[in-house]
Amino acid sequence: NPFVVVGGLVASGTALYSYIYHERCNSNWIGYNPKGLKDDLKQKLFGQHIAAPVIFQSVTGFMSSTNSQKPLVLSLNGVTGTGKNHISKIIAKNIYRKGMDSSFVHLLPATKFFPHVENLSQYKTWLQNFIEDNVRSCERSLFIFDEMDKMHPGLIDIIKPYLDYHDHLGQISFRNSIFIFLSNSGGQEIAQTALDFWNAGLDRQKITLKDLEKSVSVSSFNNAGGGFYETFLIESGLVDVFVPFLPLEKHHVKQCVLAAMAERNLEPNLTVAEKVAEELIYFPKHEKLFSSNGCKTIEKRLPFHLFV
Ligand SMILES: Nc1ncnc2c1ncn2[C@@H]1O[C@H](COP(=O)(O)OP(=O)(O)OP(=O)(O)O)[C@@H](O)[C@H]1O
Repeated sequence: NPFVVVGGLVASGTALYSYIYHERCNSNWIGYNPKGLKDDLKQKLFGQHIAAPVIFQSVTGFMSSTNSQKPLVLSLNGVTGTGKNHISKIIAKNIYRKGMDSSFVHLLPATKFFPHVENLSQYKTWLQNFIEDNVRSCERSLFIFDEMDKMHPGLIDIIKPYLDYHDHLGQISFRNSIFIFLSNSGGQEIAQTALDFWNAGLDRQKITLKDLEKSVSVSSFNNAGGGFYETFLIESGLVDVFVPFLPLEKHHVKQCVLAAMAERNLEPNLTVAEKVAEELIYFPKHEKLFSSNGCKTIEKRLPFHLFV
């Protein structure tokens, strides 16, 4: 029967298509490309001489280990538009073949996913099931929690057990998963340190991780009226690596504009880059040193300068 033959061919064609293109939790779809990460950090991340090596070392260490005792937990901190989401996407791209489109990568912005405090108990149940179900189906899952400083304490408490040293939690092992927390916590303090260096006539490149770790010390957060995430960050011991993001200066903004042009396959145009950078607002009020929104609004502004 020709229909059976054709039907069979279609069915096996579909199965083959699904076999080839359907993402699975295996080494065909998930791996680690250290060279890719290193190159991307070098070429696509501007003004973050501290974050770049810290991220490279921690991700490489974790991904190379065959015997990790707990998930990798990174806290990316800094003022807005300095590259925290950007770098998370770069990490995803160098681990998952489908990058952010992978079904094993989960981006959860607090205000979008958990907007109403009156729904807290539903959110808690949902989040618990979400994390467990996803790690059950793929141990090498990546969770990116955005706006951690706006996350309800009850939800942070829900995440905590998954970050700790456990053989298994309810038959599921979290030891190969990655949790990245993004927040503006400590951003102002990090910016103040960068400003202090500038005022002292010191090169920004000389700022070290140690200088910035003080930005998220207990006393600094207490003075700034730190929230639940800050306390969790300092006291829980569950965050493996604190990654500070420096505020971006005008010349970094220009680099972002040129990168955005390259992304659109346009010839780099320094005049356009300068115009876009000139338009932005800079802080502090007198020094006007750092871009208030980092490189965040560039994508939207660029078209106004391209087609004039
Ligand atoms: N340091 C950087 N190097 C290169 N590009 C950057 C950098 N910072 C920001 N960008 C560009 O600006 C866009 C917005 O930045 P991103 O979303 O990463 O900021 P963020 O730090 O996550 O901000 P927020 O705290 O508001 O979430 C990025 O998609 C990227 O194109």
